[in-house]
Amino acid sequence: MSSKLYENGSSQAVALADLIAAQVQVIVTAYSASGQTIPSLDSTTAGPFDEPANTPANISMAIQLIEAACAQLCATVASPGHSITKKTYNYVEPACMLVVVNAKIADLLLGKPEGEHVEVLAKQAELDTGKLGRVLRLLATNHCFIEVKPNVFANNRLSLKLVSSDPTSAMVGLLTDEGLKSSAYVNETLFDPKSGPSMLPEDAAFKRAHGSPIFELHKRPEEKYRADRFAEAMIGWATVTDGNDLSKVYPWDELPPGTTICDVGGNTGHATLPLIKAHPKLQIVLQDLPAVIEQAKEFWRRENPKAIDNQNIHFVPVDFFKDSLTHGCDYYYIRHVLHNWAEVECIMLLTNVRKAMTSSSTLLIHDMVLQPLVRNTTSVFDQAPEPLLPNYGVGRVLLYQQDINMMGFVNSKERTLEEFIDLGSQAGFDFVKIWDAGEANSLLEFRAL
Ligand SMILES: C[S@@+](CC[C@H](N)C(=O)[O-])C[C@H]1O[C@@H](n2cnc3c(N)ncnc32)[C@H](O)[C@@H]1O
Repeated sequence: MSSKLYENGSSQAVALADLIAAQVQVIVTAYSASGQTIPSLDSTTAGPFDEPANTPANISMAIQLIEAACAQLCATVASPGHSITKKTYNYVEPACMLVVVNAKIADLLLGKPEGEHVEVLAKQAELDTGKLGRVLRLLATNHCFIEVKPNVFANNRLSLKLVSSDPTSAMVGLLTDEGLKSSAYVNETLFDPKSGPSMLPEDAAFKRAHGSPIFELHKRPEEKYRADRFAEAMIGWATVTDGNDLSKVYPWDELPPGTTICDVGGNTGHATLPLIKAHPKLQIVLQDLPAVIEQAKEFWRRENPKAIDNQNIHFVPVDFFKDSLTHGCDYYYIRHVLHNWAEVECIMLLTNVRKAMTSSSTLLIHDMVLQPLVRNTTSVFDQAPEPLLPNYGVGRVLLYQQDINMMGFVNSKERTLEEFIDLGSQAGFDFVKIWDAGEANSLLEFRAL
């Protein structure tokens, strides 16, 4: 619905353009204050604020406002048919990204600022020259890679994220391969009378696309690369969405030495690793399935062997539905796990956590929390200024994209605050507080009832 403050599209468009100009100035000023300028898109050297974890809050906010306002301005001024057609064609970009990730084009262009002819790239990647050129041109038109001379391509700021040593490229691989294919079957899955209303992972679109549910597929020896890519993709996702910022989100400094945090379904423990680096007096108990715990040991040996030597990290394999979790930890931390499961399993898992807790333990759920699209004067969420949508629209669209992605992968979902509070209360928890944890995350604090 149109804002009452802005009566028509013209006043909205002008307000959006003003907002964009003002927020660009915020970013320029923040860079100047650190003696820098915004890196040009063609640059291949890291900028000071490339990692969300290092980005000042005012820059993150300005970026969200600019993204929201640019998208809303384009949708306001362009013809509806044009906007809808562009949205419809969005699928071709991830299809092209998967080709360049699998062909390791960004790796082939490393150290070549002058670029490389597409013929050379195609030969190295064993692809057809003409088709690879068209793929790269589509991506370069969307600011990933640059065409420095006709048919000569080079890396830029965005394509460097596709280099295979950057865990972001594993995330891109996972989403543009398993994610894109699953999404293509969401329509058939929703209209099918059996799978449409089902919340079972085996009824998800993923199975129609790949023949079996995701974790069954990943267990097959010949598909090991998918399991490895998934673990790496979790790290990539955490890096790009500020998930590693846990150390700054909660007042860990105020806790006594030896405070124990059980990272439930923590995968390799990549979310709690920076926490221990920042607060070495804390103790982590990492719990995940046995095979994952073995991967986690390797990860910590590589990334923080001191934490193993100092016994800051304990590796405890578990099936969190069947086994008891480590008893009596001060905190139970569950990050990006509940979004994999339907209500029944979430309540089963949370009830298991509740049983392991003492009366002084705290539950922290670190997850995406969907924000309402309707403006509300009593909202606990920070709402974007008018004429933007209160949930920051495209500035925070990642939350809603991830919600549909979870539907496609495992028939699960991202949740609203009310849904999390309801899950908690069904498992014996009282909601205490929501902590802002970055662009796409919130930290929800609960205590046992
Ligand atoms: C989406 S990942 C989240 C990992 C990590 N917390 C993060 O934030 O990146 C879900 C995790 O739950 C683990 N998991 C799934 N089923 C499990 C079970 N039955 N018992 C223990 N862990 C399980 C998976 O191995 C995986 O590491």
